[in-house]
Amino acid sequence: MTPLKVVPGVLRVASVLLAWRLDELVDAAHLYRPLKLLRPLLARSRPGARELPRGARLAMALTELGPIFVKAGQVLSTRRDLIPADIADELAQLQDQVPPFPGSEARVIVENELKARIGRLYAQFDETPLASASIAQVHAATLHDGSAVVVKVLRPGIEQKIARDIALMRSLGELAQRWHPNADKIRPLDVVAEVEKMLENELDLQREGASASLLKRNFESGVDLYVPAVHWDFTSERVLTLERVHGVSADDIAAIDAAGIDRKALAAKGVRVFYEQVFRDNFFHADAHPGNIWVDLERRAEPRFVALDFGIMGSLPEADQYWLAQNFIALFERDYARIAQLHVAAGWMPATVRLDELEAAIRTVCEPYFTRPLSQISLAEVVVKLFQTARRFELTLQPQLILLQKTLLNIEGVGRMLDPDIDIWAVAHPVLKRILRERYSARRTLRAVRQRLPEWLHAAPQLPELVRDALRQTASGEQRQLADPAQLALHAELALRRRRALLGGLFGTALLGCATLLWIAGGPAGSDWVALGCLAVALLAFLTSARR
Ligand SMILES: Nc1ncnc2c1ncn2[C@@H]1O[C@H](COP(=O)(O)OP(=O)(O)OP(=O)(O)O)[C@@H](O)[C@H]1O
Repeated sequence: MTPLKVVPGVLRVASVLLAWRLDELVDAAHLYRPLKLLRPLLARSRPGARELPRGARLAMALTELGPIFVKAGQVLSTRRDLIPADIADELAQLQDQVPPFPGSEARVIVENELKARIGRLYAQFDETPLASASIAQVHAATLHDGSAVVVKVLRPGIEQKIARDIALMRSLGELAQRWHPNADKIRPLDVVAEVEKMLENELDLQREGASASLLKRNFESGVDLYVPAVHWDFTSERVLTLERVHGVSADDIAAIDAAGIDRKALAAKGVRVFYEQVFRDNFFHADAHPGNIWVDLERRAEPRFVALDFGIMGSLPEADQYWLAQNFIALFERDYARIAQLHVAAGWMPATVRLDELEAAIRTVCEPYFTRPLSQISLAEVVVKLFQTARRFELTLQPQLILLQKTLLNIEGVGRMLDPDIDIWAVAHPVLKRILRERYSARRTLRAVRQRLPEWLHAAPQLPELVRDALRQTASGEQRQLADPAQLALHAELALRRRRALLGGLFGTALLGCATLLWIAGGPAGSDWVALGCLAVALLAFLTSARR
């Protein structure tokens, strides 16, 4: 957007902020200060603004600015490592407040997208929406085979609206980045990029359908978590047809009690389902507020959750997932030294960080929590504090970790609502240990080795050439860099050791391959012992080369 084009938008935002008495925000960005001169021209402050706390005033201002700003507020509410808790709490309550669009328009969009008349697609299509939000609205329908479904339809013109508001937000972000005294900490442009990414994902309903399908496969039995099926023949980028499910919002305690469901068991199940999504499947629902997590009232004896809205899903890079799980275990065991080591080993912190200082900082954050009864400890709160500490040590938080932190807060919130006495630690610790035991078991590792074996065998004949080329490159690079004879001698010695270490490693790998082959293929009596022998020599070779 050209600078001139954004002026009206910037003025509108500034005047709404001023009307909600958010002068401190306007002050903070020096450039806006002259805009305070506008105050006499503005209508007076919004009624009641003075009495509201600052978080509530900001939430009201964002609501007035429109749904895309509301989304931005929701994203900001998850950055508890950046913004004060009182503001985060208020922003987390933000809800879309947009009127529904006419059902006849929804019908036209469906017909255009699915290239057929509505009557051919559905036996019945209810033009009165079931629910309406800022990006899409949901209509009830019935397929010709009699299945009850819901049809989610994107709002008309939503893409353009989002593009316009995001451009405005980016301009505001650039101003804030330049002028806000805490710009380095808050990194407003990163927040805008995060909002943009989130909206981009929510704009593709085909992607949402694919996420629902994957989650359904991960919880195939549907005993603990039920996920509606996707009707792919009636789905496109702008229309999603899902099996219609029934239940009540997870915070509808009265209805859950009236159905005679054991809330304690349900709460523990919720925590378990969350850990399974994060650490077993590495694919988790990242918008798990009670409105999107329903409880199936039909299942009294074996209560289960029903998931809705798959627009925001999270998954961690595999290595982060492993490190995070280890961090959680260390946290459960109050092993702060290990948490500090894990942060460095995971590459989340520079290796130059002083481990003792990091350990002390982590202890300072966590120890006060352990003076409370276990049932009152919030794991989510501890994680938020840990992230805040980590920022002091220059940890750059990956967006996926932020999603995880948000989900943790949501799940804990739902858990505590269902069972105020829930001891999150007692429930979570054994679940996490079991998942990790299964995930990193010898059998799973062997299965992974077996899967990759053909790939390794295929590459094996090229190995000698690759090693020779690598060694040549290292040697010639070093020779070019060194002129001093003493240094040259030292490097020759180092190169020799490195070469021996590499050869040791190769020898070990070859023996490991033989052992695996013997193990998998089986063979004459005694071949198990030969495999074991190969394994022992391979380990010896690895150890020797590691020492070198
Ligand atoms: N499969 C379904 N079966 C029954 N009702 C559904 C189903 N999917 C969605 N709904 C209804 O539509 C509402 C909105 O759905 P969903 O959350 O997917 O839309 P959304 O546009 O992402 O809304 P929001 O942004 O408010 O979460 C749900 O709260 C629920 O009432």
